[in-house]
Order: sequence, then C-alpha cells, then structure tokens
Amino acid sequence: MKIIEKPNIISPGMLVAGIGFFDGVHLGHQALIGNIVQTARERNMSSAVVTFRSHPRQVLHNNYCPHLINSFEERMQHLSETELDYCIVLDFTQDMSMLSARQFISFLAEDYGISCLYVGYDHRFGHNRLEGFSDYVRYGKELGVDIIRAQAYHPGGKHVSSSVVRTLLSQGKVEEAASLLTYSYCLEGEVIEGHKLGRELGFPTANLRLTDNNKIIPANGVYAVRVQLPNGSLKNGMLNIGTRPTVSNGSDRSIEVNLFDFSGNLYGCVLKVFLIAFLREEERFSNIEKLIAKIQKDKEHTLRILLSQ
Ligand SMILES: Cc1cc2nc3c(=O)[nH]c(=O)nc-3n(C[C@H](O)[C@H](O)[C@H](O)COP(=O)(O)O)c2cc1C
Ligand SMILES: Nc1ncnc2c1ncn2[C@@H]1O[C@H](COP(=O)(O)OP(=O)(O)O)[C@@H](O)[C@H]1O
Repeated sequence: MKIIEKPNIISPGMLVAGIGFFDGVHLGHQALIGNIVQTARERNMSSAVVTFRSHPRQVLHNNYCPHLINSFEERMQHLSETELDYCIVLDFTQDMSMLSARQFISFLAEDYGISCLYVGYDHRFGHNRLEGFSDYVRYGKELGVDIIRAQAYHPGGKHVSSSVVRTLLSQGKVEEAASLLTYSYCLEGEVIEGHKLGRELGFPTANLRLTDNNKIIPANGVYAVRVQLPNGSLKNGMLNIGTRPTVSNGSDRSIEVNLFDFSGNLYGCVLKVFLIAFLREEERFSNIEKLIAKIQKDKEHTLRILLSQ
C-alpha cells in the first residue's frame, strides 16, 4: 500500500475508494476494505481509502482531545496489512470543513482521480453534514463518480464500530476488543524513572511515558502482556495501570510493566506493550508483603494465560 499525502492523480478515473477515519481498522473496516478491493478488481481499477491525519473534530474544536485506538502510524500500519493499493491522507482544515458534499466529491475526483466512492452506511460528510446519501448519489452522477453505500457489518449479529471498541478498551475488556480488532491493543511509551520501589518488592517495573497522548488508556488494573523491546524481541510480562494505592495516596496514574526473564537497564528505551488479558482490578493492600504475594500470584496467572496461547 502506498501512502499518498499530496494531490496526485494515480490513474485518472481508475480509482475505487472508501472514506473514513478508520480508527482501529477493525473487522467492520476490514469488511468494507474487502468490498473496495473486490470492486476495484472487477472494474480493473486500483483500490484506496481516503482518511484524515488528525481526527476532524480536533480541527473543528480546539480543545477536543480524542481517545483513539490507533496512533496515526499504527493506523497506517494496519491499513497497509490489507490488500489496498493506496491510502490517501488528507489534512483536515477549517477550509475543508466549509466544502459542501458536492464540492468534496468534486475535489476527490479532480485532485485524486477517484471514480467510485464507497460511503459508510452511517457516514456523512460536507459542511455541517447537512446532506445525506441520496444527495451524494445525485452529485456523483453529475460529477462522474459512482457512489456506493457500504453496508453495516454485523458478525454474529454484533455491532462492530470504533466506539464499541473504545468502550471495551476503557472498561479493560482487552480480549473482547482484540476479537473485534483482530489484534491485541498496544500501548507504546518511553521508560522513565519511577519511585525505585519495584526492585525492593522483587518486581522491577518499567514505568512508561506514552508516545501518543491521544490513545485510550484502558481501565486501571493488572494485565497479562507481551512486550516488544527496541531490538524487536518479545518478552512475556505483567502490566499495572493505576494509582498504586498500597504505596501512594496520590491520584497520579502510572503505567508500569514487569518483564519476565529479563534483567537490565531500560531507562530511555521505547517499549510496545500488547495487552493480552485483564487479570484483576488494582487493590489497596494492608501491607507490602500482601502486595508482593498478590503480584507473585499475578505472575503465575499471567504465565498460565500466555503459555496456553
Ligand atoms: C503485576 C503488578 C500488579 C500490581 N498490583 C498493585 C495493586 O493491586 N495495588 C497497588 O497498590 N500496587 C500494585 N502494583 C504497583 C506496585 O505498587 C508498584 O509496582 C510499585 O509501587 C513500584 O513502583 P515504581 O516502579 O514506581 O517503583 C502492581 C504492580 C505490578 C507490576
Ligand atoms: N524484569 C524487568 N522488568 C522491568 N524493568 C526492569 C526489569 N529488570 C530491570 N529493569 C529496570 O529496572 C527499572 C525498574 O525498577 P524500579 O525499581 O521499579 O524503578 P523505577 O521506579 O524507576 O521504575 C526499569 O525501568 C528497568 O530499567
């Protein structure tokens, strides 16, 4: 998949595209992309999605802070794992938000050579999202762009959407989220210094400062994880997200991971942590010995989960 970031007519009138933000590139997105690719093949054309670098709401509302499933780089990575030929990345601007639906379709046709556009069953575009699908079809006819309505995808009768996945993640339901995403949710961050207490407990923990502040932080609790080190190697581990109520009265939320079968200095390294399963909620223990005993049990629980996969 080639990423197109500037107006570029790949082959005039020979591009089948879908439009959306595609946060998560979940099963529903994958089904839509499957339809785009199939239509492109039937028509001897190329396939693409049109997406936005930042969430349009971030541009329209200055202080809006989205809670997203993917960073931009992750979204590009997951899209590139599909069979799409191109991903057209637009920088959503105030000017773009003023375009009517007709002007936007015309822009896609003229600047990118799009001749067939899949529009999500619930997707609306154009200034103030005033118009609907029948209007898009009419403008498409006038402009020579075939507009197709993408159907909702309900595997096993379940509704799949980015909002459903976001809710699952914020509730800590990482396994259910992974079944809709087709991959485990990932948090990436640089290892920073913590309170140096982990080593005293016998479980040193790499404290993470997240690379992307717009990503969802799953519910507080303990998770079984796989950790990718900068050299690409994978380690099993356990992650705690929370306020560490046994050792601290503060409300600061830390994200810290203990790696199994590892010793060494990780400060300054960037780790990717894949959340495989939720183990339990964070608890306040009456003393450190009880906390240590529980973390030891968490380790056994984590190993049972990760080694059975
Ligand atoms: C698997 C795991 C589970 C944890 N569970 C709890 C918990 O239930 N309650 C709590 O107060 N702290 C919990 N912690 C946090 C420890 O208190 C924390 O690792 C310790 O304070 C070390 O912090 P430091 O790296 O900043 O020194 C957990 C840590 C790990 C790695
Ligand atoms: N198995 C391990 N898992 C996580 N971090 C480890 C491990 N072994 C060594 N380390 C190192 O120890 C640090 C964590 O020790 P800790 O006492 O918890 O200090 P801090 O409070 O600064 O995180 C990590 O940042 C990393 O550099």
